[in-house]
Parts: sequence; C-alpha cells; structure tokens
Amino acid sequence: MLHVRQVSKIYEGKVAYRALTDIDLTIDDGDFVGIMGPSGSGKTTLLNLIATIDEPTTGEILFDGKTTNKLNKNELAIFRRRELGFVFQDFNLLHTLTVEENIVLPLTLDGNKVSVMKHKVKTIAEKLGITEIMKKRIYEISGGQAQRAAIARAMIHSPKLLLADEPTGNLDSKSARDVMELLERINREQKATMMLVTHDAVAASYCNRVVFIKDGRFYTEIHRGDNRQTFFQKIIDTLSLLGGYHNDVSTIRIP
Ligand SMILES: Nc1ncnc2c1ncn2[C@@H]1O[C@H](COP(=O)(O)OP(=O)(O)OP(=O)(O)O)[C@@H](O)[C@H]1O
Repeated sequence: MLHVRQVSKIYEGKVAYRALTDIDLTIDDGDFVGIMGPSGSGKTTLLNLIATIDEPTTGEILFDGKTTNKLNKNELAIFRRRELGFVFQDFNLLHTLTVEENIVLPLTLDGNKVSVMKHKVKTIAEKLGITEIMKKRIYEISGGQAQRAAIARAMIHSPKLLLADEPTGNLDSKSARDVMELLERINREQKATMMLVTHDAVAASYCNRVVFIKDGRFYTEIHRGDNRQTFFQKIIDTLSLLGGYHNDVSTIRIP
C-alpha cells in the first residue's frame, strides 16, 4: 500500500537541518507499524511526509502506486480527506461540539447524506463502545473517552491508512492500554492499516512490528510474533541499545 523510497528531508533555514536520510519503508495492507526513536530522531517528520503535510527533499512516497508528493493542492486535500485518518496526542476535538458532532465532521465536509452519516456514526459508536457519551460535549468526557472519540472520527470514512502521533501521550496507563487494545482490535477485525509514532514501549508492543530510527536514519526493525510481553521486552532492549532514551526508560510503563 505505502512505499517510502529513499526519502530524505532537509529543513531549510538560516542553518539547514537534515532530519531524515535515505529512509525506506513499506507498509502493506493490514499492517500495524510502530515508529520509535529518541527525541529529535525524525519520527514526526516521517509521519508528516507520509501524511502529505510536508514534502520530502529527495526520494518519493507511493500510496497505492501513486506518488503523493506529485499531487497538486486540490488532489492532496481530497487524498488526505478520503484515504487518511489522523489521531493526535491532544485529540484535536472541537470542545464546544458534542462527541457525535465531532465524529461526523469529516463526513459533513465531504457532503454525505444525513441518513448515511447517521448510520455510519451509530455503527462506529457501537464498535468503539462510546454510544452512551455521544451527546456529551468534549469538556464533559475523560481523556480516554476523548481519544476513543478521536479514533472514531479518524475512522468514520474508512480510511485506507490511519496515522497516529503519540495517541497515548496524554493518557494515564489504564486509558493508554484501553486505547491501544482498541486500535489493535480495529486492526485485527477490520484489517485497518495503521502507523503510529510513540515513545511508549507499552503502546508500541500492541503493533505488529516496530521500526526504530536514530538521527534520521533507519536503525532496525523488530516483529511481534505471538507474545506481546516478549515483544515489549525486545522493544525495551532495542531502546536501550539505541541510546538517548534515558528519560523515557526511567518513566516507562509496566505492561
Ligand atoms: N519545521 C522545522 N524546521 C526546522 N527543523 C525542524 C522542523 N521540524 C523539525 N525539525 C527538526 O528536525 C529534527 C527531527 O524532528 P522530529 O519532530 O521529526 O523528531 P521526533 O523524533 O518526532 O522528536 P520528538 O520525539 O521529540 O517529537 C529535530 O531536530 C527538529 O528540531
């Protein structure tokens, strides 16, 4: 589905900064990929390039065979709205709207029929276990519920790829686990393809594989297999080899 080919990113400025160098990454349909690396290693840069929020300096990104960095502004807007779903650390929900209004927003923007929207909202709310909070406003719900609502909003148009940037970063460990279990279930049951950037080894252990980057370059990749506990341990071991993670390791959550 997604091919990142020899992608490099240099931020131009008074002093040019090379954030990514020769990154290759393939994401197949139904994959659940975690991206980890020390602070400043280029994770968000990579996510932004895949999300078409920013363009690579060299290299190309192919989505279903199409080079996304060659699309014009209009095509990009449609591509982002139809093919991608986004989940952020701070949820990015509109506080004065209800959960339901937030979730339906992407469909409203795309001019869907009211009856179709109602049906989709109901179905996704049931799937994500948030039916009882649909009429509440965002400031009335917990962080964990807000992230579920954000996932519902990101998934309502059945995107081909769901991108998440630190989706558990603002959650306590119980809510973080609930959110990751939810993402894992959506990945398994709906074969939804997902990529998430995280500092959290527990969150990463729910992925099928984790790609590590260091100083903007590919470092290594590990696969989950059957046992999440063993995978968690492998992630911790890789992070300690990677270095630059001292602060994070000291506050790491126990799975
Ligand atoms: N718009 C920009 N202009 C210049 N430099 C930038 C820009 N965005 C990011 N950088 C630099 O590129 C490097 C990679 O940043 P990036 O945000 O991708 O790292 P990260 O791995 O996501 O870090 P963190 O885990 O702290 O979020 C950093 O050194 C950052 O300062």
